[in-house]
Amino acid sequence: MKDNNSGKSSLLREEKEEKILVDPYGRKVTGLRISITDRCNLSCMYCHNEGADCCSCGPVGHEMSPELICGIVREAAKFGVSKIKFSGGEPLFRKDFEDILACLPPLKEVSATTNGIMLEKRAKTLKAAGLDRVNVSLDTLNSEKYGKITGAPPGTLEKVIKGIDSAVEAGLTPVKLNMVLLKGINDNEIDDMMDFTRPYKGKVILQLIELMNIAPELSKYTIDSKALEKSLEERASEVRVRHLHHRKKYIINGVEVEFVRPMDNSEFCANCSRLRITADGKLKPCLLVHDNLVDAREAKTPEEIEKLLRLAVSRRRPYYTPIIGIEELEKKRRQEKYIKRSKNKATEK
Ligand SMILES: Nc1nc2c(ncn2[C@@H]2O[C@H](COP(=O)(O)OP(=O)(O)OP(=O)(O)O)[C@@H](O)[C@H]2O)c(=O)[nH]1
Ligand code: SF4
Ligand code: SF4
Repeated sequence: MKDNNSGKSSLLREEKEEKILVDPYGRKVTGLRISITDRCNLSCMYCHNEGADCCSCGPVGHEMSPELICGIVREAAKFGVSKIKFSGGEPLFRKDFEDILACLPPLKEVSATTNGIMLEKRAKTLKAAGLDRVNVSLDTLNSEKYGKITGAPPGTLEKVIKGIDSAVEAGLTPVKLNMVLLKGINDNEIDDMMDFTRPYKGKVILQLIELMNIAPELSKYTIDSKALEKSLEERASEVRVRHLHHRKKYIINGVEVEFVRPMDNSEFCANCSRLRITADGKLKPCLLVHDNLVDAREAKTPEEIEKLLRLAVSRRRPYYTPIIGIEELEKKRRQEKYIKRSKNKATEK
């Protein structure tokens, strides 16, 4: 009787465990970050193309069909994936973005990251089609600097600000303003950005982003993240920690400020819960790793998609890991020696 019961409960546990995607490092995958196009109308100096390893070919208009995108999301949702982030390039280049949104299964949250240029006209239709919120890139409030950072023509910054207002009006909230910090260019504008954010009364969040050092010529723009973190902490009336990447959120004079600090940050990677999908339909286990992608374009059935999702998840590993200290290394060596000796003794017997 007892045996039967314990067998039953372990099966139930197995069933439960099968319903989630967990990588070999115990990190649950609860979100997908899907690039729906590699086209963009800006050329930001820090752009990492969502980790697409296309430096040789450049963005060439790779795009998946709405059917493939929704097929992958539907399958992933069966395994507990509940948050979808659409990105690009610039996702609003897709005229059928609303169709993509409309064919998604029920989810906890659907968001998009956009440069905001085309947002004014689309905010309402995107909301109606099922988009919950947007992140808008806004590194500076100075038109000249905006042009320098993004390569945009004069007048673009004004369009982006109109786009932010329309997103707030349409209820695509909270709108997050993505500010990539660049030493000597915009790192003195954090307070101005907080002042810009405050009147939206919680409907807009300021998201400070550490520059990803993807090219040697960018290293001179890297800010001192630890010093910034310390000063944010000192100024905050409240500090919260998000589950995703263990990102910190600071409440400063009524403004919510989130700090995205991925570089050399093992805690960030240890709490990474998203699998990426590139514009050309490849499942990408990590933003910074380019040789372990899984091609999802050939998948014809839900079973095939499931198999590929499981394969991609099995290839996930944290990019930054804690450095093992000498003492720990010594301990590990001693343990390995002990195990080897015990094994030898056992075979001698
Ligand atoms: N290394 C690394 N950087 C990331 C990751 N996710 C986001 N980032 C960085 O954060 C930037 C902004 O991300 P967004 O596209 O706005 O989305 P998000 O802030 O990650 O997501 P939400 O807070 O849920 O809206 C990206 O361009 C990256 O520079 C990640 O998983 N790994
Ligand atoms: S808007 Fe985004 S995708 Fe376009 S160039 Fe800038 S960072 Fe890259
Ligand atoms: S493992 Fe780290 S670097 Fe890779 S995607 Fe996750 S958070 Fe980014």
